[in-house]
Amino acid sequence: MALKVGKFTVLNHPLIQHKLTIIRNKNTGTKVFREVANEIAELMVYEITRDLPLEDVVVNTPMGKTTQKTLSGKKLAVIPILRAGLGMVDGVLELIPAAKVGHIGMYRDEKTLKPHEYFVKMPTDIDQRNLFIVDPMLATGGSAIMAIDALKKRGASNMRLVVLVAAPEGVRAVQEAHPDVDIYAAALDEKLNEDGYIIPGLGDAGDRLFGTK
Ligand SMILES: O=c1ccn([C@@H]2O[C@H](COP(=O)(O)O)[C@@H](O)[C@H]2O)c(=O)[nH]1
Ligand SMILES: O=P(O)(O)OP(=O)(O)O
Ligand SMILES: [Mg+2]
Repeated sequence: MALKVGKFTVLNHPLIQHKLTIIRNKNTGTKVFREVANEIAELMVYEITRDLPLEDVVVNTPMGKTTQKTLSGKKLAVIPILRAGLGMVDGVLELIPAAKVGHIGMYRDEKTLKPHEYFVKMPTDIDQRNLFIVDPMLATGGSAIMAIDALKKRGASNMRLVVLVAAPEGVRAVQEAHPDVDIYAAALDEKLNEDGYIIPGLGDAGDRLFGTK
């Protein structure tokens, strides 16, 4: 019997590639980095939500009555992995303003590269929502795996992971740990270095977003 492996999709729309190149550049400052990271997140969510269910609704135009389509009220939520994931939230909310937002705070131990969870605050009905977990970087995959564990523990069952830059190591690790979770990235990079940073990547996304370091 074949084992299900989560889908991994690179969303390589020309605008996404162009904007990603801007934030990879080490000379791009905090202000532009923030703006463009959110723009990429917005474009990615536009692509990913093509399968949102629609239903018929009757609407009165100035010319008369017509039956048209509307979103079928699917409940959505965006879940940033702090801090860096915060840099994608506004972009997602630009397109899905009614989405709830749940936060998972996590930092990576610089030596072991293991994630440490320090904060979780979720909407109460997380188990009924379709979730977009956002983090700019999927490196070893440890943070994403722990975040998905935390969400499943709270009853969530329908989630997608949306990252800007993925490393092959992280994609494999998430697919192995959570084969039910599809992953979307703006780019699949070459590898991780010995410090767990993605090569060529864009550096530490949290530091670049918030001007720390
Ligand atoms: O090049 C990188 C690699 C990682 N990060 C930060 O680490 C986590 C993800 O790392 P995992 O090893 O996948 O747990 C991510 O949240 C980033 O904040 C980075 O910024 N740049
Ligand atoms: O994963 P980290 O340690 O880089 O955390 P942050 O997103 O706060 O920079
Ligand atoms: Mg960081």
